[in-house]
Amino acid sequence: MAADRTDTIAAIATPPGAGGIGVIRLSGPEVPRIAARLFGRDPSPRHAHLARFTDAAGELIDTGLLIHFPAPASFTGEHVLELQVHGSPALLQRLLRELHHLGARAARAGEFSERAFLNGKLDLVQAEAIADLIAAGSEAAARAAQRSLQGEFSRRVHALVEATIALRMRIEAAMDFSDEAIETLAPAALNEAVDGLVDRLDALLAAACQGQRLTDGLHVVLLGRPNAGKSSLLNALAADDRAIVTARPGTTRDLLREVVRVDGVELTLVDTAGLRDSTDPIEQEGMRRARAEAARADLILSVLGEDDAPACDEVPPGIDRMVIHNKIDLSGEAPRLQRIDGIEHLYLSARSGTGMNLLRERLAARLVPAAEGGFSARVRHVEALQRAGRELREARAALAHRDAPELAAEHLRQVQNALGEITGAFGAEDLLGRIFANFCIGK
Ligand SMILES: Nc1nc2c(c(=O)[nH]1)N(C=O)[C@@H](CNc1ccc(C(=O)N[C@@H](CCC(=O)O)C(=O)O)cc1)CN2
Ligand SMILES: Nc1nc2c(ncn2[C@@H]2O[C@H](COP(=O)(O)OP(=O)(O)OP(=O)(O)O)[C@@H](O)[C@H]2O)c(=O)[nH]1
Ligand SMILES: [Mg+2]
Repeated sequence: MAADRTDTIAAIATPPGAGGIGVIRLSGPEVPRIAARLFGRDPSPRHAHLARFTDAAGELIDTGLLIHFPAPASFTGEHVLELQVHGSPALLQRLLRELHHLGARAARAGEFSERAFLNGKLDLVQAEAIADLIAAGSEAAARAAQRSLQGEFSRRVHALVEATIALRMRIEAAMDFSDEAIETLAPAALNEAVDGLVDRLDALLAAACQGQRLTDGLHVVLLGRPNAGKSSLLNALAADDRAIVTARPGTTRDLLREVVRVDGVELTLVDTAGLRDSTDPIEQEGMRRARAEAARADLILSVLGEDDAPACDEVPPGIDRMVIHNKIDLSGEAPRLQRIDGIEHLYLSARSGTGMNLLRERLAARLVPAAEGGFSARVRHVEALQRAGRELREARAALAHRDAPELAAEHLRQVQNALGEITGAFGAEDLLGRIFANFCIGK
């Protein structure tokens, strides 16, 4: 991978399709030569020049702007060239072909960001934040990605790495006085320091989980008895007639996923088959899928019809839930929110729409408080933080036994490695390959 960095890469940076302007970006050592060929002389650094782009035969392809960002003061840290022309896909392809003749090769997905990372312009979290910013499905997600891009998340990871190193140094210093190790460790102060670190790591993990949900969208599963009104609720939230609704219990069999945006946050809503005793194999399979989906939900909406009893037993433990008392139009009750044992109960009608705004507000509230000052994160980050947390607890246990300071130090080294993987300070090349391959071309 690193060997490729002597190549000069080129790609269309603007989205596919026609647009007012289309941008082609190049990066690599051949850029000064290519720029001089295109422009007829050396362009001034970081200056927008009007240029005539012609093919090998001298025929005009387009008149556009050319900007050279000399290395290392560029997005990638290499020589970068931007060509801004009319946004015609055919024209852009023709210009790109010309650039290939001049010695640039087609960039792979994420290769510009990858080079920016390899040249130390960005860490891995920031590079991923660029992709998340581009893909953000809501303003809240875009804000969170921007905060990660600005280094909010990375700074907190670094602070934990520093604290872990400091702790390890104290333990290792004590170990050097091998015989007196146990005395020198001053257990009370050390345990306090480890406890403090555990708290900080847990806080960062919680923030990263929120960030990951905001990035990926909250995964919300509708669960309940047949006829409770799950499909009606999905249709009401999607403001679209997506799911089949009938008066016959057992209408929904398959899972139906719908991405809906509620107050600026994105949710993936999943409608499921109603749960009941049934011998119908199709319905049984539907219920199996419903339960499997519920087991990996961020939030379950337990939907109750007119006289359904709350089916708490159907909700997998450890998963957030909200209880929806549907069909209040039949009983004439007022729409309202009630907290019972810390669980939100909402009274509404999917059919008439009363109380639906309250539901939207409560759904958005699940994400928005964390979004204030929150940052974007990915499953990869959450997993690394969880691993760091496990190693840190192992270190604490080793210290508690007071007979294994070198074991504690080793666990702390693993904490450091797990944290280092997040920002890319520590890690394998195949990890990089996997991360950048999911970017779009031109980024
Ligand atoms: N036309 C265009 N717009 C764009 C980009 C781009 O590449 N081209 N970007 C691409 O993602 C983003 C802007 N990101 C950029 C980040 C750094 C540098 C840059 O030249 N950095 C130098 C100089 C810094 C300075 O002068 O303050 C450096 O880091 O050394 C340029 C763009 C969004 N808009
Ligand atoms: N009066 C009233 N009827 C509703 C309301 N919501 C749903 N219904 C009716 O209840 C029946 C069942 O609604 P569905 O949305 O299909 O229920 P479901 O939970 O998806 O049912 P299954 O797919 O069978 O599990 C339909 O006749 C709906 O019109 C409501 O708020 N008020
Ligand atoms: Mg249904």
